[in-house]
Amino acid sequence: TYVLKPLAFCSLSQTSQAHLIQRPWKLQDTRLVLEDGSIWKGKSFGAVGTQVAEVVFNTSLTGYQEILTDPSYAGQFVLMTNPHIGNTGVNSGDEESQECHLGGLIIRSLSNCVSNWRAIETLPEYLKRRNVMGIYDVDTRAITRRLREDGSLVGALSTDTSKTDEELLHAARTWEIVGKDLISGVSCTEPYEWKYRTDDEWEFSAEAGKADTEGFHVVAYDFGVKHNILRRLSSYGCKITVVPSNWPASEVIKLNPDGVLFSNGPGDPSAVPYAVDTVKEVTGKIPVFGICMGHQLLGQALGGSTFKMKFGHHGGNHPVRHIQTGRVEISSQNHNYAVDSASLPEGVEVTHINLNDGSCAGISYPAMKAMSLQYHPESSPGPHDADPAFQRFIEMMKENRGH
Ligand SMILES: NC(=O)CC[C@H](N)C(=O)O
Repeated sequence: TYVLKPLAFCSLSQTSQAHLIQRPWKLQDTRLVLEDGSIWKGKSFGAVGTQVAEVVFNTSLTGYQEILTDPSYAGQFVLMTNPHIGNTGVNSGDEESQECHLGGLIIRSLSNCVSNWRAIETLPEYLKRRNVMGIYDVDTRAITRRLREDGSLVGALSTDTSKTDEELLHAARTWEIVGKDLISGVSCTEPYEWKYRTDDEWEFSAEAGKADTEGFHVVAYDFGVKHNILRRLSSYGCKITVVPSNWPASEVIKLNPDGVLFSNGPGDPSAVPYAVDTVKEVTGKIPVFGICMGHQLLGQALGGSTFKMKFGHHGGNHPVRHIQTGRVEISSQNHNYAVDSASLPEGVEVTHINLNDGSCAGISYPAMKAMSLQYHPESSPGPHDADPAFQRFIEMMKENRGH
C-alpha cells in the first residue's frame, strides 16, 4: 500500500525551528489597480516596479513569445485568456522584434516547468532580463469579462509596497493612450537591409518556396515592424530595405522600389499625421501594402477615418471574409482601432470584413495599386490562411512592372 510521507516542513513545524520554515510558494506581492477602481492582487514574475498601461485581452492559445515581442503592444498590458502560460519557455526563433515593448503580462497560471525542445530560457527569466513586469494568479476571466463589458481599461501594476492603492488608481486614471505617437518609440533609427527568409524547415507555401530571390525591391516603413512580415516578403523573393517611421517619402521614391510596405505599429493611428502624410505621398506612385497600423494609415491617406473599438481584436482565430470570393480566412489579429468603412471615399473598396463584428478588415484602391489588411497575414497561429496576401502584393508589383 502507498504511504503518504510527511513533507519536510511538516516535521520542522513540530519543533522549535518553525521560524526556519520556507514556504515553497510565494504569497501575493503585486497589485493591478484598474481605472474602474478594482484592485487585483497576485504574484509577481519578471521585472519589479510600477507600470501604467492599457489592459487588453488576447485569446490566443499559443504564441506568447510572438505577442511579447510584437511592438504593436507598446503601452498595453496583455492579459492572456489561456490560463496556462510559460510551459514552452522562450526560444531564439520566435522573436518578432529585438525588444519587448509591451507594458506587462497578466496571466492566470504560470507554468512551473518548461518542456519544449526549442526552449533556451524560462518565461520569468526572460521577462526579468527584458525588464518586463508580469503578474500571475489573478482572475483573468473576471478581468476579461469586465473589459468585454466596459471596454478597455487603463491599469497600474506595482510591486512597490510604499505606493497606496489610491496612488495607483490616480496613476491609472490620469494616463491616456489615445492621441499619443507611440510609433517613434519603437521604430528603427537608421535604414537597414533585411536578408532573412523563413527557414526551409518551417516553409509551408509552395509559391514562397520557389520564389526567385531578390526579384523585387520593397521598402518597408518600420512603424514597429514584426520580423515575420519581413521574413515572408523575403521568402516571396523580395529584397528589403527597412526605413525608420520618419524617413522622408521623397527619399523612398528616389530609390525607385517595386513596392512599399507600411508595417504594423502601436497606438492611435489618428495621432500620427506625419505617417499619414508619408503614406499619402507614396501611394499612387508605387504599389503599396499596409498591414494593421499600415492599413489604418492607408485608410486615412485615402480620405477615411479611424476610431477606437470597445476592446479590439487580439487573438489567433478571428474569421475574416474576402468579400469578392466568399473565402473565409482564420486570422491572427491585434488591434484596438479600426478604419470606419463608411468614411471611405468612392473608389476605395472594402475587400475583407471581420465576421465577428462586421468591421473593416481590408481595403484596396486598384487605381492606385494600394492594398491593406487589418489583420496579420505573416502570423502562423496554426492556419496559414492569410499568407497568400503576400502573393497578391507580388502580383501587384509584377503588374506594375508590366509583366
Ligand atoms: N498591430 C497593429 O499594427 C495595431 C495598430 C494599432 N496600434 C491598433 O491598436 O489598432
